[in-house]
Amino acid sequence: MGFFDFMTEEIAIDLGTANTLIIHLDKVVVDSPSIVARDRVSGKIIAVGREANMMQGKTHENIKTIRPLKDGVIADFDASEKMISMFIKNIPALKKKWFPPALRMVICIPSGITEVEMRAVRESAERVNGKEVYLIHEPMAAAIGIGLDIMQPKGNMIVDIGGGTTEIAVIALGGIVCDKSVKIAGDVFTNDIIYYMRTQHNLYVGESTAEAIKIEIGSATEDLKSPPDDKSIQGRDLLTGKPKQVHVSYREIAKALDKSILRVEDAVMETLSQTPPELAADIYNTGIYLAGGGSMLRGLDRRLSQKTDLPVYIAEDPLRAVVRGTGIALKNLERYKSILIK
Ligand SMILES: Nc1ncnc2c1ncn2[C@@H]1O[C@H](COP(=O)(O)OP(=O)(O)OP(=O)(O)O)[C@@H](O)[C@H]1O
Repeated sequence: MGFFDFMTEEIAIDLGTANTLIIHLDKVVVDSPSIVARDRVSGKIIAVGREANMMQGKTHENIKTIRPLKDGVIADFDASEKMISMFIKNIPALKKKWFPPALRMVICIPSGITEVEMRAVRESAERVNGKEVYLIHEPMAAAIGIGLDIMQPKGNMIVDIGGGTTEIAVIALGGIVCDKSVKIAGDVFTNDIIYYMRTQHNLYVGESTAEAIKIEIGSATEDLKSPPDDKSIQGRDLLTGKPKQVHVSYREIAKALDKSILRVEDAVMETLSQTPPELAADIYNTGIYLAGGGSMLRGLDRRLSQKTDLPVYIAEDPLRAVVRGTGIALKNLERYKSILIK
């Protein structure tokens, strides 16, 4: 180990549409919504992450909250760079340093991003002192994080249901054999709930409320084995303009989400039908692995299992599977050299 190695810090980043996570020294040190709040007048970023998230839907005309990544792509380069840089600067162990340390980084990127976006991510990383920057595709990182041995000549299917995209991939011998990315994931589920409340209950609810409904009583099926209690929801009555409250059951939310879940199912079926027979035989034995926050929707695993006639497993701590895998790749650069994009 040379002197410069001693000075280098290593971090793994999962740059997600909904959440950004960072691992440093084997610990998750950042786990924050991918949101920034910007002052419209000065153009300055005034908050990122959790703090900016709390402002969402409650801003006045001088403050705007932005989600720099949308639909699994980078919608605002400048804001996403500032967000990454602020997250890194706030890592406690790095904050204490006299000067910003050189960074060796592995960054996980959605598999749908273009060459130009990839270059932008890399350049952003270099500007925050990234001296050695590797990129890794999301399904690979998810598979490693789930604990699959992706270098084996054996097929595995991963379905990562994030905020902006659902990424379905069949991986074997350290490569993605076939994949599909659809823009139906957690954000769409949330919007389905907003639409449902508006059309069925004349109730106008914001994004944060709709997301809370999804997490507390959301379901992919109308017959759950252990159903959650009904939830009371406050919002604005569309007709009278007054604040009001309604009670909603998980069955209603299942109805609201049904169309979108069907599209996820279809994408899984389509990917299965494109899988080479030898790998399909492997998947028949191993089943399908789910990761990403959206995989926690009640009954989704069972529904996918019924549709595909395959066993479906949800990753342990699905919101962190990707960053965990990115962290493992960072610690084993040599082993994962062939799948990292330099
Ligand atoms: N318990 C839950 N039930 C249903 N959905 C959930 C739950 N917890 C989180 N989510 C949803 O998961 C999504 C975020 O997942 P995740 O952090 O894996 O996405 P991401 O990696 O940021 O997005 P992408 O993969 O599209 O870049 C959000 O839409 C969130 O509402």
